[in-house]
Amino acid sequence: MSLLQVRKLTKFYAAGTSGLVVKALDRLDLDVPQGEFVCIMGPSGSGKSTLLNIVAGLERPTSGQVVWDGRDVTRLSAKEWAALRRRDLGFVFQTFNLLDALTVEENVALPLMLNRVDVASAAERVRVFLSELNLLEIADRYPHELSGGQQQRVAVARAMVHRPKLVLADEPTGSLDSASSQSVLELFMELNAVQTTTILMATHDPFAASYAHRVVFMKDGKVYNQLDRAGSRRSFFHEILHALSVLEEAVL
Ligand SMILES: Nc1ncnc2c1ncn2[C@@H]1O[C@H](COP(=O)(O)OP(=O)(O)OP(=O)(O)O)[C@@H](O)[C@H]1O
Repeated sequence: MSLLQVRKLTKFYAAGTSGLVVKALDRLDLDVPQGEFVCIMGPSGSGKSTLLNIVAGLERPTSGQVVWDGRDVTRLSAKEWAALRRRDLGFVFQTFNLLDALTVEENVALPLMLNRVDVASAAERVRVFLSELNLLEIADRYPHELSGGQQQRVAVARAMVHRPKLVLADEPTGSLDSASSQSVLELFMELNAVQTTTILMATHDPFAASYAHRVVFMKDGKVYNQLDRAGSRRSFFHEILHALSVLEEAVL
């Protein structure tokens, strides 16, 4: 069974004071099996962030359904959503969103603290996790003492330390140079394989998308096309570039 089922998801926004309505999502269907690494691509304004925000319960759909692990979560209360997010979700954003006043170790421990893991067990888990991810040597540093790539690796560690069912990543490599992007994507790939954490990542970057198992292309709030990775990452990268050029022609 799919970990995530999105059914006929529609979202309208009122555009300013003009009375105009923007259709950000248009009866979108999407299934994500447990353990899959899925990437969402599409032109600016195609609805990628809106989809992620609704899946995370940060916004309410106008209509349609979001089913998590067999449970319809579309109409949960804010309190129920907060509990679900704390336990089952991890987030990675373009701007790393680490807390400046906390060290790397403390930042990564946060999800465990929020889930009321006792201090000694949390400290042990964080140390082991940071060591596995080769981040132990920066454990005592503060975010401002790290490069962008290091900060994002820490943000990925924080998103995954509590073994959430799903990690949502919105443009996670958008602020990084290519070497740092690669190390962050390799970390995603490793944790997806080792922890079998399901990942849903929105990006404009075909290189980032080539790390996924599947790329879903959106246009005008709908799924326009999909590609499954069958061969090497390099050949997948070229397939993605081709699909993007077709999508661009459809947009122009
Ligand atoms: N809070 C909002 N109020 C009004 N319109 C919004 C709001 N959020 C998004 N939209 C509109 O909904 C549409 C989809 O936006 P969304 O941010 O989901 O697209 P996106 O594919 O993530 O774009 P980008 O790649 O530029 O981040 C756009 O037309 C956007 O202007």
